[in-house]
Amino acid sequence: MSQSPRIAVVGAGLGGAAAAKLLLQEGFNVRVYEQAPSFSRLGAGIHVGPNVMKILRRIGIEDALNQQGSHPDYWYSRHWQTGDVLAQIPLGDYAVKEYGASYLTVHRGDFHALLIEALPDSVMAYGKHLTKVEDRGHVVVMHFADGTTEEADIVIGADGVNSRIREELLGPELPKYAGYLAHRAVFPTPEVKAGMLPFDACVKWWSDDRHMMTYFVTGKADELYYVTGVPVEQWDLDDRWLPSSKDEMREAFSGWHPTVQALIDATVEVTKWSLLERDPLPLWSRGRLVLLGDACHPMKPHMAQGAAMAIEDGAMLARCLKEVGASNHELAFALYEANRAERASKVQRISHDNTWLRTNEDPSWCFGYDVFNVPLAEPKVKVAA
Ligand SMILES: Cc1cc2nc3c(=O)[nH]c(=O)nc-3n(C[C@H](O)[C@H](O)[C@H](O)COP(=O)(O)OP(=O)(O)OC[C@H]3O[C@@H](n4cnc5c(N)ncnc54)[C@H](O)[C@@H]3O)c2cc1C
Repeated sequence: MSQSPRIAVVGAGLGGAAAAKLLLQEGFNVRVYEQAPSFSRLGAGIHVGPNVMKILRRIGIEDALNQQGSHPDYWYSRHWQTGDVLAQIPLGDYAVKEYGASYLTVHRGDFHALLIEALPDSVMAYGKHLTKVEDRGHVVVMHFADGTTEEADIVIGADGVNSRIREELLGPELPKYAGYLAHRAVFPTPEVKAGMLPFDACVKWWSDDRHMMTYFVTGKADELYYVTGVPVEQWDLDDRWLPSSKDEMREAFSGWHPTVQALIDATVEVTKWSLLERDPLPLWSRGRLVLLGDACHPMKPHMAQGAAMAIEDGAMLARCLKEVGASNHELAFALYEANRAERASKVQRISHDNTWLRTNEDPSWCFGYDVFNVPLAEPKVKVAA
């Protein structure tokens, strides 16, 4: 391997973009290959916890994201029909005091754009759909759908739930459909009729078999978002998402609280997404290939920590490569996995079990496993050389 190993990051989602930036900050020679020709502001929101905000501080975009996002004081669980509070989780100042950074909700397109802007254009290669990856021992050769090939010394698979690189490591296997779909819609707040939003926006509405989560996705509170969990037995795994409609929403949430009806009425465009998960992988790397984020541990969104785990992975991987040296990549990957696998698997499992956290009236559901106290990406577990 040369003095300056070439690190390829395949996939520029939240995990890949963060990893690329953190690797650049550690002085590595990085190139990012993304299949999309460009990114657009897709209609979805995201929770960002203090664990992620502390990593974004290192990247240099914490303040900008704090400006963009909304900072709810509480996350409420409410009864689907009466609106009664079932549980109330303190966020706002509490999160800052307890965990050293804020908890916010934001448009994921705005969050992603900040991460992409933090990367120099020169490291980005768009329109590069990886079709095949060959670890030849001394080098990795990547093949792209446009007929080109590129070489790298290390390839990081940040290519999401249907990862081509995971397939190369472990063989073909589809993620499991979790039996739920999630409707997602972002729309201007004024569209919700005056008086129909009597509560704070950050609310999870619950019935016995489904839920709807709502929150603002901008600091100005001028855009609202909802995301649902609705049981649907079958899903064609070829489609990750499909268009939905107000009528479908009305049917799924018939008889729900007037606030929920107002949100559905105000919907401009709504999509429905399959919720996918996967059992923990037996290995995260082999040779010169390594995985992070959904490529490795996709999970149900019920701890709002999937992207958080992807970003934590990137931070730890960059630290391990720095500590051990990229030329000693197999040891660096072992150190990375040793420091990440237990935490990521635990969050995966709790995300699965938390599907019906409504029944847990103790607000510590979120904090019981101290997920926001990220070990700041310092490798703690050591691996013998
Ligand atoms: C309904 C829902 C709500 C969620 N809410 C939250 C939340 O509030 N908080 C949270 O932390 N997480 C949340 N998540 C989880 C989060 O969205 C994912 O965990 C996160 O996006 C994973 O990031 P990633 O970078 O690993 O993968 P992705 O975001 O999937 O990015 C993968 C990238 O790789 C590219 N790619 C794929 N294949 C190839 C290829 N062959 N060649 C080149 N490029 C390729 C893709 O185009 C994409 O840009 C939610 C998920 C869902 C479904």
